[in-house]
Amino acid sequence: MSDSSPTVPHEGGFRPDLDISTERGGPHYAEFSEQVRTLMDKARFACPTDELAVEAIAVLSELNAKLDAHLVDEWTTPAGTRVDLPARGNLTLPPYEIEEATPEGVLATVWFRPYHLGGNGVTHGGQVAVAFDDLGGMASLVAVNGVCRTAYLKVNYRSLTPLNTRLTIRTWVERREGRKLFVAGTLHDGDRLCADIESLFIELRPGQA
Ligand SMILES: CCCCCCCCCCCCCCCC(=O)SCCNC(=O)CCNC(=O)[C@H](O)C(C)(C)COP(=O)(O)OP(=O)(O)OC[C@H]1O[C@@H](n2cnc3c(N)ncnc32)[C@H](O)[C@@H]1OP(=O)(O)O
Repeated sequence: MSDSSPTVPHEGGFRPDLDISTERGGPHYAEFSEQVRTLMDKARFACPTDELAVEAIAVLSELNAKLDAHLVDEWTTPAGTRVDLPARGNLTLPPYEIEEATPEGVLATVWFRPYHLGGNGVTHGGQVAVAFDDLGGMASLVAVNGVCRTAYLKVNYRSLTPLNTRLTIRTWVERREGRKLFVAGTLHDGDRLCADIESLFIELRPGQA
């Protein structure tokens, strides 16, 4: 569906429950996601001949037309709800695997792929921020058992973040003042600190978008 009208009842901008799944999209959805991520890696680095570009346009147009017949709304799509897949199957996020998610904080392994290139062989800073935003949001959500939105997110880039390397990312609620959750986080390559954050997440009121 191209509009945002929900087919599943929800409150405000979020689901009333998380509606997580390991089956939505079918048994090959993981491989489908992986192939799409691989396509993005190739697209980032390929310099196709014009002949190959024309061939790729034909193949991709045909595939996009087939997928058009199977679009669902954001409340129903597997992307973002498949907790068995990296980053819950959400292709717009850097892939990560959760090691631990408790009210004390989130510990995950994240890796940035070739398509997350910033420049000179390392990760784009915006991609690092995306990882922190999602996992800071998750730390807030688990701490208050409710959805929160980012009010601000300051990233301190302490050293270069490599691509294609399994990195350790931690996020936790450092302090809470009513609906305000001050969330800290770190990203490490082994012992080396790549980045850390200072952020504020606001717990949404019931029905708030
Ligand atoms: C294992 C488990 C599996 C789980 C599996 C699912 C996991 C699933 C995880 C998903 C994780 C996704 C995480 C993505 C998170 C986004 O990316 S959200 C998108 C980015 N954020 C936005 O678009 C937010 C846009 N802004 C807004 O909507 C509104 O400004 C906000 C942030 C909701 C706040 O509005 P409000 O609720 O009306 O609150 P308001 O009264 O303005 O402010 C409340 C307090 O915060 C303060 N405040 C608000 N903004 C600021 C600011 N920028 N600076 C300083 N103070 C501020 C106010 O001054 C006020 O303070 P007090 O006066 O109470 O002391």
